[in-house]
Amino acid sequence: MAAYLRQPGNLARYSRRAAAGVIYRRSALPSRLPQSKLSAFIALRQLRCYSSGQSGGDPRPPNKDGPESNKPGQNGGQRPGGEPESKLSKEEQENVDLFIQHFKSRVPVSQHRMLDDMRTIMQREGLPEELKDFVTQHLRTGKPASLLDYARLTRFMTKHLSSYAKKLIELDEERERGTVKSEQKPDEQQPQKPQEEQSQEEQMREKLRQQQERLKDEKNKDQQGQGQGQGPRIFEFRLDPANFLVMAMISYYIYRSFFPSENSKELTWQDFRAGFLDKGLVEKLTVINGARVRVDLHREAVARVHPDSPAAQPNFVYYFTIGSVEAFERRLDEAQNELGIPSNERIAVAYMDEMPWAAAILNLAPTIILIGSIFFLSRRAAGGAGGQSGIFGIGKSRARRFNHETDIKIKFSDVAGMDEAKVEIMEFVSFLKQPERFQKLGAKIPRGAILSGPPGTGKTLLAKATAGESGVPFFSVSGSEFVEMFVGVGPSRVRDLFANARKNTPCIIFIDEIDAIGKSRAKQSFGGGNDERESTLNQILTEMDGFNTSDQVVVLAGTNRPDVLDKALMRPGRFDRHIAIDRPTMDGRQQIFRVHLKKIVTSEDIDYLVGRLSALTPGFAGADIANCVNEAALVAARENADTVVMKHFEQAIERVVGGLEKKSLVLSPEEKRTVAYHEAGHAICGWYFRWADPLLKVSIIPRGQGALGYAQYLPAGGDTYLMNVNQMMDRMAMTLGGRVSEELHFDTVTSGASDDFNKVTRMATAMVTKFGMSKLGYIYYEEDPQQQLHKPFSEDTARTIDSEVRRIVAEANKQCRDLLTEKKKEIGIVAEELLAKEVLSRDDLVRLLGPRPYPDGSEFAKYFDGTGGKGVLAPPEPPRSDEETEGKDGRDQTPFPA
Ligand SMILES: Nc1ncnc2c1ncn2[C@@H]1O[C@H](COP(=O)(O)OP(=O)(O)OP(=O)(O)O)[C@@H](O)[C@H]1O
Repeated sequence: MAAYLRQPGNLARYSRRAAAGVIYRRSALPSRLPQSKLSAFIALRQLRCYSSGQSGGDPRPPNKDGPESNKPGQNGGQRPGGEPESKLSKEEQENVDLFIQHFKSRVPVSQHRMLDDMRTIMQREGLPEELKDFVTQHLRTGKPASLLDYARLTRFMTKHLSSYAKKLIELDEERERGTVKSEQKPDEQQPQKPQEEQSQEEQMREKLRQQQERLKDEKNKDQQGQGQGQGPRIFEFRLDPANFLVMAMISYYIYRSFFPSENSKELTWQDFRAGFLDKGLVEKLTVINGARVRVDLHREAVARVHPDSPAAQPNFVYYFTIGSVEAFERRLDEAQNELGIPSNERIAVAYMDEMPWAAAILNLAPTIILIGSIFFLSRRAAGGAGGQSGIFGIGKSRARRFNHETDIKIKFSDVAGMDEAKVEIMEFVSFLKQPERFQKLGAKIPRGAILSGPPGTGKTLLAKATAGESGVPFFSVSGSEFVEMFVGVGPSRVRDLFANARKNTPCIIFIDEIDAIGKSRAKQSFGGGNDERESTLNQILTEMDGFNTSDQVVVLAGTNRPDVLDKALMRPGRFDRHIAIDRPTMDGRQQIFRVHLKKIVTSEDIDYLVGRLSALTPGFAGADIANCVNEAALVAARENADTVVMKHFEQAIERVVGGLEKKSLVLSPEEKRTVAYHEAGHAICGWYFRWADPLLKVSIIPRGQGALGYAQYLPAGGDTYLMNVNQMMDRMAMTLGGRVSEELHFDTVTSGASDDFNKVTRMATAMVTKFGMSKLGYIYYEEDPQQQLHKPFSEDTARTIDSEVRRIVAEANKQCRDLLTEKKKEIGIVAEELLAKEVLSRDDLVRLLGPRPYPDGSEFAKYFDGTGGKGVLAPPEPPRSDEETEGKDGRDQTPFPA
C-alpha cells in the first residue's frame, strides 16, 4: 500500500476518491457528522465559478489567455479575477509555484483550477511554514517524500482548506460588491445575463451562503468545545480524507508488523546457483532458523543485468530452503571453490532466528487464555455468590440482605405453633422497635439467640418472622459460607458481615447452621484441628463482644446440634438466649396444617381435615407438613381433580413417609403368601394386646427401600412421651408377631424378620442398660460407638446384661406365641383377605375381627373410628426413625425387608 501511494498521482487520486466517497454518501451519513472539508472546498469552487458568472456558462473560471495562462510563472500567479499582485519575495514565489506545480502533476486536470486559486491566496498571505518545510526539504532538493510526510502534509492542507475556501468566498463577495479594485475594462464586463441564468445564480449563491454558515457553525462549535474545557470532551470521529488516511496508515503499519512487507519468491539451489551465484549477483546470504536462506542481491547489478526482474526492486528477496546448515555450507563452499572465488571475497553468510509477531502471539495464546479464563471465572463465581466482583471480593461476606419492605413479608402469624419460642423471641422485636423502653430501666439488651432443634422445625422461618415483625434489614448467611479454601477468608467475611450490619442498624443477622464454624474448639484438636474454623469462630466471638449495648444489632443463629457448640458462644453476652424448637405437638401440627392449607383448594371440612391429618403425622416437622400439603396438591393435579380431597392427602403422607410404591417389584405367590402371614401376625398382635398401639393399616404392597409390606400403628393417646413396661413388652411382642406367625403357618421361616429382631434387641437392651427395668438395677450405660473396645462395665455385668436381654426377648416371644397360637384362625382370615385386597384398613379389621377389645383414646377414636371419615380410611405410616419410634411416640412400623 505504501508503495502504491508513493507512486505519482496515486495519493491525490486516492484522496479524491475518498473525498468523492464522502460527498456522495453524505446524505446517508448521520446528520451530525461534519461534511468533509476537502469536499466542501471542491464544491465551493465549483459553485463560485457559476456565481461569479465570468465564463458565460462555462463552469471554469475565465481565462483570457487560454489554459496555458494557468501555468506558473506565465501570469505571475495573478488571478484572472483581478486580485492584487503577489508581495512575496522571489524565493517565496518560487516555493509557492513549486508546491502548486508538484500537486498539479498529481491531481487530475479538473482540479488544477482549484490549485490556481490556492496559489492566489498563498501569494497574498505567504506559504505556511509547514508547506515551506515540505518544499525546501523535498521539492527543492529532489529528495523523495515518505508516506508519513505526505500524511502530515495532507493533514495540514485539510486544516487550512476550509479557511482558504472562506477567504475565496469573501473575495468573491467583495468583488461582487465592487469593493475590490477591478482591473477589468468596461468593455470586458459581462453582458446582462438571461433571467433563467440569474435565478440559477441566485440559488447557487443561496447554497453557497448556507454552506458558509455551516462552516462557521462548525468552527464555533469547535471553539466552544475547546473553550469550555471543564467537562469531559466526547471524542468525535470525523470521517474526512485526512482521518481516513491516518487510519489507513496505522492499519497498514499494524498489518505490516504482523506480515513483513517484503515480496519474496522461493528458489531451488540450482536456480540460485545458475541465476545469481554464478553471475556474481549475490551480496549476502542469511540462514533463518536453520531452515531457510534469504538471498540479498546487489540491486544495482541486478537492475543492470535484468532491468525487468522483480529482484531489482528494493523490497524483493529470494529464499531457498535447506535440509541442514552443514549441508548448505558444504555446497556453498564447493560452489565457490568451483567458481574460483578467493576466500576473502566469498559471500558473507549470516545466521539468525526469527519469530514473527503472529507466532509470538500464538505462543502466548494459551497463557493469555488461561489467565483470561481464571479472571472470568473468578468474576462469575464471586458475582453469582454475592455480587462481589473479581477475585478481590473473596474476603467479602456472602450474606444476603433482605429488605423488610420488599423481601421479608413473613410475620409471626405465618409461624404456626412454637408459642414459647415466639414469646422468647418477641423480646428482640420490642428491643429493635423501642430500645428506649429497655434502656431507661438500665436493662442490657440480649445480643443474640441460638435457635436449636431438628431440621425443618422452622428456625429460619422464625428468624425471618422476627425481622419481618420488627421491620429491620435482615442479613442471612450460612455458617459454611464463611469457610473457604483460602486462609483468613473466614475471619475477614465475619468482619465484613458485622461491619455491614453496623452500617445498617437496627438489623438482624441470622447465621444458619452455625455448628459449621461454632463447633467446640476442644473437640476439634483430634486429627490436627482446623485453624481456619477456629479463627473464624474467634472472630465471631470478638465481634459479638465488640457490640455496644446501644448497637441495635441482634444476632440469631440456627443449629441442629446445640450440643457440639463451643461454650464461649453460649455464654451470656453473646448468644444469651437458647431457644429450643422441637417437633410440633398434635396441636402445633394442626396449626401448621392450617397455615399451609390456606394456599390449597379443598372442599373438605377444614377442622376435620386438619385434625385427622395431624393425627396421621406424629413426629412430622413443619417442613414435612409443608411438603405433604404440597405433595397432595400435586397428586390431585396429576389426577386432574378440581379440589384436593382426603384421599390425596393420605396418598401424599404415605408417599412422603414410606416412599414410592414399587409397582415393578413382582413377588412370587409363595413370597407374597409369606409376607401376608407375616404382616397378619403383626396386625393380630396390634389388635389383641391391650397396651399395643392401635393398628391403622396393614399392607403387602412393596414400598420404599426394601419393605415388602408393613403394618402401621398410631399411639392411641396422641403424642406420647413416656412408655411403661407393659407398653414396651406389648410392643416387643407385637414386633415379633411376624416371625411367630411364619413359624406357626409354614414349615420353614424366612430372613424377613431380621429388622424386627434388631428393634426388639435394641429395645430390650435399652430396658436393661438405660431404663432400669431389669435385675441389673438402676444403672445407665451410654451407647458410645467409640467405646466399643473399652466397655464401661465388667465382664460379669456384660454377662448379666446379656442374660437379661435374652430373658426379656424370650418373655416377649412367649407372650406373642401364646396369643398367636390362640388366634391362629384369625391370622389366616386376615392374611387371606390381605392376599386378596393387598391393603386392609382399620375398618376392614373391624369387619373381619370384630371391634377391638380395648377402647382407644378419645382423640384417636374421633378421627379413626370409621364414622367421622368421608370414605374408606387408609391412614398411612407416620415418619419416625426406629429409635424415635421406640423411645418417644410409640408409633411403629414393621417392615418386611426384602
Ligand atoms: N412453625 C411453622 N409454621 C409454618 N411453616 C413451617 C413451620 N415450621 C416449618 N415450616 C415450613 O418448613 C419450611 C422450612 O423451615 P425452616 O427452613 O425454617 O426450617 P429450619 O428449622 O431452619 O431447618 P434447618 O435446620 O434444616 O435449617 C418453612 O419454609 C415452612 O414452609
